[in-house]
Parts: sequence; structure tokens; C-alpha cells
Amino acid sequence: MRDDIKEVYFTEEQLRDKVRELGARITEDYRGKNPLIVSVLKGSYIFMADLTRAIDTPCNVDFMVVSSYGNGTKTSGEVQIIKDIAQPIDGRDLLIVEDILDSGVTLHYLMQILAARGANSIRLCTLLSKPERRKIDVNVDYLGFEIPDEFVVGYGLDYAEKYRNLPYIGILKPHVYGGEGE
Ligand SMILES: O=P(O)(O)OC[C@H]1O[C@H](OP(=O)(O)OP(=O)(O)O)[C@H](O)[C@@H]1O
Ligand code: HPA
Ligand SMILES: [Mg+2]
Repeated sequence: MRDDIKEVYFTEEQLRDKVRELGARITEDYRGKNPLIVSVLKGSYIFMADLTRAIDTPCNVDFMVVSSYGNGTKTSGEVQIIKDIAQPIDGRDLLIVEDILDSGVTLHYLMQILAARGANSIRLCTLLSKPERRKIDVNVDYLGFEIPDEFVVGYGLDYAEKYRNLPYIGILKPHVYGGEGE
């Protein structure tokens, strides 16, 4: 798998430090609020597991499965909810956890749906953001890293359902996408 990686953007150590920093901020902001932390699967599964262990205040967790990319590198523009959260959220303080904010289509759609269910507050924590690619504005409360317009994999992020298990984040060599050379 390592042979398919052109460049490592964030090492395991860099990811660990960032997760600790975000966890400390979230701990301070949500003390005494018992937030419901909602992970948007599948991409956020590793980030969610690490982030929640870096949060040192009582909280609940839940999961949604959403997909808009299918097997490609471009959003289909259609967001499919494959699994919804399993509890009412009215009056709750929600923290949405995402791996990446790209065009903004997925999160814009998701935040609208959740806001309509009467949560007391909704904030967003995303590990990565690609500002150059934004089609719809989405407000980020907790951001790990801004990255350029490159398709990244690893630490939960996939290309055609592969590479999620890489412990670091990087970009693929062009031949992996069926391109020429390398
Ligand atoms: O801002 P956007 O352009 O909408 O892109 C971001 C979304 O796309 C990816 O999910 P994907 O549809 O690939 O599902 P996955 O998490 O199962 O990989 C990623 O995990 C985000 O949820
Ligand atoms: O760069 C990316 N990598 C993996 N999945 C994604 N979904 C949106 N952008 C990306
Ligand atoms: Mg994906």
C-alpha cells in the first residue's frame, strides 16, 4: 500500500498532536453539557475513535452513515443517508464529527436535516478542510488542518473504499487512478 502513496501530508504523530489539541478545546467548551457527538461514517471512524478518547467530559456518541462520493474522487451531488442516528435530538448539544469538508455538499445537507429536528446547538468538528473546493459555505467550529485541492487518503479516508486503514494521511500516485506514468 505504501508504494501507492506519492506524499505523506500528515504523519501519525502530527495527527495525534492535532487530535489532542482539538479534544482539549472541546472538553473545555462542553463541560457540564453532556453533548451528543455524532460521527459521519464511514470516513470519520478513526478520527472519531481517537477524538472521543481525547475528550475528558461526559458525552454520548452516535453514528450516521452518509455517502455522496461512491467510488470516485468527485461528489455525486446527491447525499444518501444510509443509516440515521437512533435517538431524538431535541434540546441536545450536538457535535458533528467529519473527516473532511470538501465541496460542503454533504455537511450542508446534514446540518439542515439535524437543525430541523430541534437541537439546542449544532457545531462541527472536521479534521480536514479544502477551502478551494467549496461550493456551499459551511461554518467550521473545530478544524484540524486546511489542505490544498488534492484527493487525500488514509486515517479513515478512502479512494474507492481502499486506504482507510493507513495510519497517516497522504496523496496517491497518479497510476492508482488509472493515469499514465509512475
Ligand atoms: O464536502 P463534500 O464534497 O460533500 O465531501 C465530504 C464528504 O465526502 C466523503 O464521504 P464519502 O461520500 O466518500 O463517504 P465515506 O465517508 O463513506 O467515504 C467525506 O467522508 C465527507 O463525508
Ligand atoms: O480528498 C478526499 N479524500 C477522500 N474522500 C473525500 N471526500 C471528499 N474529499 C475527499
Ligand atoms: Mg469516501
